[in-house]
Amino acid sequence: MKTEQTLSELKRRFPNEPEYHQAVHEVLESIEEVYNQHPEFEKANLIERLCIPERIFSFRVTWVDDKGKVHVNMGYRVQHSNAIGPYKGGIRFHSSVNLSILKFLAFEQTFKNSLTTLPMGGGKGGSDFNPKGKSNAEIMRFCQAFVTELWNHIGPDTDVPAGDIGVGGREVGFMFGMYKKLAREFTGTFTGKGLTFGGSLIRPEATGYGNVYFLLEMLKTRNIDIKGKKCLVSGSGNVAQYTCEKLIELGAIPMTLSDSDGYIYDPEGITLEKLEYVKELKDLYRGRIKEYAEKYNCKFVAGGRPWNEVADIALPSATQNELNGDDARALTANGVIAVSEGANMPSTPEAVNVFLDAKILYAPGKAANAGGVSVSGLEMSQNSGRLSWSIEEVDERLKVIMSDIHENCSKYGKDADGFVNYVKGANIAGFMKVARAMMAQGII
Ligand SMILES: NC(=O)C1=CN([C@@H]2O[C@H](COP(=O)(O)OP(=O)(O)OC[C@H]3O[C@@H](n4cnc5c(N)ncnc54)[C@H](OP(=O)(O)O)[C@@H]3O)[C@@H](O)[C@H]2O)C=CC1
Ligand SMILES: O=C(O)CCC(=O)C(=O)O
Repeated sequence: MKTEQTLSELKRRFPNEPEYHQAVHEVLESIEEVYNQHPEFEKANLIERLCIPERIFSFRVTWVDDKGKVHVNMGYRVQHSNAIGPYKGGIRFHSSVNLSILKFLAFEQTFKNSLTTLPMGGGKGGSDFNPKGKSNAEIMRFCQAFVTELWNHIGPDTDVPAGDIGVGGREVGFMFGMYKKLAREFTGTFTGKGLTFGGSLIRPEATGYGNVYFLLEMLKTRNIDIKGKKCLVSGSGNVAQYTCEKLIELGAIPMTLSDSDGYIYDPEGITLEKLEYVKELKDLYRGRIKEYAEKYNCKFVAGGRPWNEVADIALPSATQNELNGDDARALTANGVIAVSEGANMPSTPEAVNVFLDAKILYAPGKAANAGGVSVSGLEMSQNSGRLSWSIEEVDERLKVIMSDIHENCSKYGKDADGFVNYVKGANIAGFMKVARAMMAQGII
């Protein structure tokens, strides 16, 4: 397998899908050498079978707004790979959603889920529906219309969706409700459900907490204490909020949050009390992060991203390609010691190279943000066993999983000089498990 040749063939067959090409490129570059040590992989054309999703559903979603106007959106589910378990991955509602974005996310999810140590394949879905400014009733009708199209293709042992950007507990509840009615069964077909109907404790917290647990493992390798470290966090949704919560609990100081309008910089640090305000602002009132700056009298940079601020640690937690080469150079020039990704593919390839060249601690999303889907996996186990585990039990399992992922990435990513390239490590470790499963299951 030659990366450039494989990629150019994929680009020819699937043009105009830049995010998908970007994600595939990174993985192929990492695994090329290991892949080529296994002629049986090439004989089975593993690479093409792994890069191209097994199945993609696309459908029209028709719904009616509060004024009676009829709207049409596109809906998708990309079932990328079920080599190691049922397809598993979130649903995204955002106006930018298209097949390129969902194919990149489903591809990444396959390797991420492989890293979790749990038996889950990779998938992702979503819609170009824009939830901003919609009433609760409109969100419910949209979710119901979306699931009416999708329900027949998902199930507890087939494909288990969850949340992602624009999809949280409220939306999962509405989708699960409709699924249950259509399928006439009560099973763990969605994760991220409410606690009263099969949801797992710690699932809302898991991606943010898990990212900080991974960061702690990285810091440990250089004997660095997280206490007192200044942190830049982007986003202000689920992942950003619980990343801040865990940082504060451990004595670190988150200074920034953002949304698509800009970022706030709080020189005194975001406290637990201020974070409660953010949760209410974002999850209840669906407000803008700018309002934080007005309330706490601090800086708001319209249209900006926080990467030019001086800090020790950066945790990008908003969206893909939100941190470019210039941002990465600004961070390293300002002395950043670690970057741990809560979002999926938030750093551009140029930014990733800057971090690797600077030999800082850099964790790619597929490793660092795997805590969310891991606790989803634990929710699936609890659902199928009709069980409910305590906070302590789930949190402990999450810590063990993040530590195992760190160990596995280190094993496959350690360079001759001792530097751990977590990108290489995550990609090779994730790939090898899926590859072995595919080889064992024949040509399908
Ligand atoms: N939820 C989970 O469990 C997991 C999520 N992730 C990833 O983490 C990231 C954040 O997801 P999550 O917190 O769940 O989503 P939320 O919808 O809860 O929050 C998303 C946040 O990112 C901001 N954002 C979204 N798109 C853009 C954009 N184009 N430019 C700037 N800001 C943007 C949003 O601002 P605004 O309100 O203005 O849109 C919001 O603050 C995503 O990359 C997701 O794929 C990864 C693993 C698991
Ligand atoms: O919990 C899940 O199944 C999905 C999480 C997710 O979408 C992700 O890891 O990016």
